Parts: sequence; C-alpha cells; structure tokens
Amino acid sequence: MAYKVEGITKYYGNLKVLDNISIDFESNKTTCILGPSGCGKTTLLNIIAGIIPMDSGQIIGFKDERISYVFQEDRLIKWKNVKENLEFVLRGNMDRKQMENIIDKYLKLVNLEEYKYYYPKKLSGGMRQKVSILRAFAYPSNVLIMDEPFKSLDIKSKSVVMQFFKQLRDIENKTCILVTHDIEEALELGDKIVMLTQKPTKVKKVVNKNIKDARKLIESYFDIMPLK
Ligand SMILES: Nc1ncnc2c1ncn2[C@@H]1O[C@H](COP(=O)(O)OP(=O)(O)OP(=O)(O)O)[C@@H](O)[C@H]1O
Repeated sequence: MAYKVEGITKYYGNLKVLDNISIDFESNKTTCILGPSGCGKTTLLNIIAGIIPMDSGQIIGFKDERISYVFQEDRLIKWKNVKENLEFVLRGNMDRKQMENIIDKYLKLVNLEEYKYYYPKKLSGGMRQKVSILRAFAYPSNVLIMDEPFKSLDIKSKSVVMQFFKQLRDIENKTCILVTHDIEEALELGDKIVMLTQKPTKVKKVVNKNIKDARKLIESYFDIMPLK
C-alpha cells in the first residue's frame, strides 16, 4: 500500500498554514515530521486522518485504513484499568476469548503483566504513555500516527518509552508517522525525516536517516531556523 499526501494546502481564515505539502510515507517504516512550533504539524496529521478538511491537495492510501493514534497526553480512560483500556479499542474487532489472548500476549511481551488491573492514576506518566503506545499497537490498524508522544515526559522516562516504542515497532508492522520538534527523537526513531519550514509551511528537505551526515544536515538547517 502506498501512503502519500500531494500538494496539501490549508488556510485557517486568511492564515495560510500549509503550502503545497507533498510527502511519501514508506510502508512499515517510520516517517518523522520535524518542524518549528506552530508550523502546522498537528494540522497536517488531522488532514491525513480525515479529521479536518484541506483547501487543496490529495490524500492517498489513508482513506480506508484503520489508524491508531498516540498523543502528547496519554488519553487513557480514567475509570478503566489497563486491561479495560486495551479492551476498549479491541471490542468489535474480535470475540472475548481472542481479546483476552491478545491483551495477555501484549502485556507479557512488554513485561507489563503486573499492571493489568491498575487504573491510570496509579501509574507514572511514563507508564501511562507506555500503555497508550501498547494500545495503539494492539489495535488492528496498519497506520500509527503519533503527535509529540514523548514531549511531556522527563528525560529518563522519555528514553525508556522511546525504546519501548522501538521494541513494539520491530515486532508489529505498522506505517508510523511521528510528529516532533526534537532533532534527537527524529534521528533516533525516523527512517526518513521530513523537515518543514515556518508558515506558510513547505517541505524544506527530506533526509534519509542512513545517509552520511544526516545529523549535520538537519542540525545545520535548524541552526538557521530554530525549532522553538
Ligand atoms: N482551528 C484553528 N483555527 C485557527 N487557527 C488555527 C487552528 N488550529 C491551528 N491554528 C493555527 O495554525 C497554526 C498551525 O497550528 P498547528 O497546531 O497545526 O501547529 P504545530 O506545528 O502542530 O504546533 P506545535 O508545534 O506548537 O504543536 C498555528 O499558527 C495555529 O495557531
């Protein structure tokens, strides 16, 4: 399946936010979208997900797909425990027995079995975000959209949760789109890094992580145009 956006332009009133954005998202790889604050990263994700309309352009491949989401805040359901939060996204896609099996399989996979009956308020911020990521992987989707999922975590739990994400990504095939304004995060997690300009936002450059000097290239660009 090819996933693409082509020539996306978006205005809010007179404010031109996205200006002719085209991106290819490689299947089963992670594309990081790296851009300065307020350049329209969340807007672009919302357009891809069909949540908000665009003024012109095309979305290819995403339309009939199931999509999982992870946001900056965990968005777990407070009155449901870990198991019930996972059940919530699986219900309707399989019978009860299958659901039980899948939940146990995932919790075991990531060593979270002992937290199965914990409610979100009993979990640390990092742990809650792990459950959100686990829930996104457990949901039978092909595409995973993440909007700054590590932003509100302290440095230590950030690195733990990033490794957790990588562990799941290596096991489950999903096409991941990760929005961030953190260069380290993009280099650590992205197979491809798409750099955006300030508004009206265009694609400045697409960098494949494996090329020599990927870091230098990205850093030199954002030296001229700071991310925050
Ligand atoms: N519903 C809306 N109506 C009007 N303007 C909006 C709306 N949503 C976003 N904007 C504006 O569009 C621009 C892009 O916003 P968006 O949240 O998509 O950017 P972002 O890159 O995700 O920002 P951040 O890095 O701060 O999360 C901002 O200037 C914002 O104020």
